[in-house]
Amino acid sequence: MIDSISLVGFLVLGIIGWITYKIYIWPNYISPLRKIPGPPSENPFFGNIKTFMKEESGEPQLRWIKKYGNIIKVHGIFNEPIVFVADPKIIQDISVTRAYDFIKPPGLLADSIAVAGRGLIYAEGDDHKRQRKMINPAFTHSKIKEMVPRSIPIVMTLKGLIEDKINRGESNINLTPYISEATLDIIGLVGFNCEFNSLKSPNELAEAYDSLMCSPVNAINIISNYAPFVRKLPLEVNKKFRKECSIIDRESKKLVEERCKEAENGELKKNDLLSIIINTNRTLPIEEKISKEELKYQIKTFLVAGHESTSVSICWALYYLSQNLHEQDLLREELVKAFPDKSKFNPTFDELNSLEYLNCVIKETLRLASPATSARRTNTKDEVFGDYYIPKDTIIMMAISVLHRLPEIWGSTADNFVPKRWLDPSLAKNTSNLIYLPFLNGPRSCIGNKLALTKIKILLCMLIRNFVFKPIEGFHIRKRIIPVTKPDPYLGLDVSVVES
Ligand code: HEM
Repeated sequence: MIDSISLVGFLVLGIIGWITYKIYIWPNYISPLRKIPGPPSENPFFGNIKTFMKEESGEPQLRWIKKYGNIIKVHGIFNEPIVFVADPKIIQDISVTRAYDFIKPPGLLADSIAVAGRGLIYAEGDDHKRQRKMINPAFTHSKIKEMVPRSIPIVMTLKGLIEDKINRGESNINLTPYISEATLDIIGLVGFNCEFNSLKSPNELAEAYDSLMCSPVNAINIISNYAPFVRKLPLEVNKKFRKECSIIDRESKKLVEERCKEAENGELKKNDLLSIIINTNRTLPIEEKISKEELKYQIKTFLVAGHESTSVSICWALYYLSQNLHEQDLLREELVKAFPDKSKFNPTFDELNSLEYLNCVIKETLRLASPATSARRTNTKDEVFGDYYIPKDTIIMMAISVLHRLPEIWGSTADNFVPKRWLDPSLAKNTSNLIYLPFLNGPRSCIGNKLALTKIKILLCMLIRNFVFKPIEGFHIRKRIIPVTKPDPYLGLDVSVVES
């Protein structure tokens, strides 16, 4: 008879054996991925994660790909092998040719789905195709064009707030909250016909997003994706996370209810993303319609995807322009020519798109500080990448930020901010949408890219036309993933008014 002490002993030994197998024997001696070169694991429980957390966003993978080649393996939590790919042909296969064979890793999405729901960004297969087809009409050229004049009052509110600060004698300004609130207010208006007014007064939704997006990634963020029960533990960080998610859920549900009621009463306005989607939905056969729950997820998706990535892109553009004052002057010259009287700033969509240097500055910013450093996928079938066998269910990262920095593509100035490179016709020949991927490519590329670029252009245009941005002496800004690549601790710049 085995007594209970021996039973516990067997159990403990079994658990130790299983953990040893999982974090040591399997990745080092059994997994076919062991043949892929890459940095050695630094820790059996955290793999190479600490290096990712410690260094500037995108730097470790760039260094390793330069050292080991364009297909590498790094170690994640519990030493799980993760494959990084910087081979344009393989990336094309994953993102374009066979996009539906590579899904977003279900095991790594628990927190993201809690925030954004299963809207377009996390739908898969036929569900994704159905949602994308019906959401596409909301993002056409003509719809985005109409959104420009509607955004101007928000842009002018932001201008007034910065001027007030300067008039009060404060020239060292933390611009992160202002830009984040302005982009949230714009997406509220053009997305849902809703005035969040977060620039003017404290707003629960803006605070919830701010807290979710600005808190540095912590151990619970990482572990909960592998062990979802961790989110259920009675910890302060979990209570806060749940509260913020429930605010976003409640507000999104309220918006859907309001707009659906307006649609039933024939009072629906037709100029915001949600109304366009509701109107399209009403025309579809029952099997293609999206439910109210899915509509709510789209709002949450647009709020997360449409707000934070745009706001950080503007922050990085200002950062690079403050570090490269000559480029800032060149851009301002273009803007002064286009808008000689700054008190009558009211650009149209076509005027914004005709600004060549502004376009170069934005392209260069998205090259050097792509909000998404990589796009995660997992293969639903066994694959072969180059010489390596990739078994089904491997975590694969398309290394966007690495492709944007490889000297063999971008030359000796790959690491520098050089907007005028985009005026060089030979660049257009050498680069393609396989190596410059801030919005990814293929059926899962960013549906909001035109809207994003328009928002960035309006805000940047107003900011550079009206203000001069310089670095604050002794204040250092780093690139950190929190969870998109953000200026850390914040975008603090010395700001003064453009006199003429
Ligand atoms: C500079 C700003 C932006 C950048 C750099 C950006 C980048 C991206 C990237 C790289 C993806 C692909 C993610 C993946 O598949 O792993 C994506 C998807 C997506 N983005 Fe954006 N985005 C931006 C702004 C926006 C805006 C303004 C919206 C909408 C209001 C938006 C909505 C979406 C949606 C819905 C998806 C999922 C598309 C799908 O799976 O079919 N994004 N974005």
